[in-house]
Amino acid sequence: MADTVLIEGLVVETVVGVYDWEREVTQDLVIDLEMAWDNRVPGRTDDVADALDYAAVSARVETCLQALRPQLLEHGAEVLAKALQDEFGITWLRLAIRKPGAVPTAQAVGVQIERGVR
Ligand SMILES: Nc1nc2c(c(=O)[nH]1)N=C([C@H](O)[C@@H](O)CO)CN2
Repeated sequence: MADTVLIEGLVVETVVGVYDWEREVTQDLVIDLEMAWDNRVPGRTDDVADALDYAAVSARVETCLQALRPQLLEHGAEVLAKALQDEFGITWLRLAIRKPGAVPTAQAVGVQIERGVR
């Protein structure tokens, strides 16, 4: 199954980072998600109950990262991927978390993981 549902450029403001000063402020993270889903069913029924609801997933991404307040992007990615797979029944996903401004000479830095079987 090659179908996916996409979320690109989702901005989440949270406490994140390894340095002391970073625990005192919020910073923006930018999330990209590609999630396997059989879109033939909602394509036929036109019913959001059959779809992977990108609005619901986006809301969960925000609550997860705001509650977690990770030090490392790697930890944020791992915990978020597991929560989304468990709660939405997503068999495979590719998740990127970027931290714009963390390295001033780079547009963004970040991590990308893939979890599950397509
Ligand atoms: N691989 C990683 N390297 C670094 C991270 C990270 O989350 N993963 N974080 C930092 C600091 O928090 C940095 O972003 C502050 O500017 C450094 N390296």
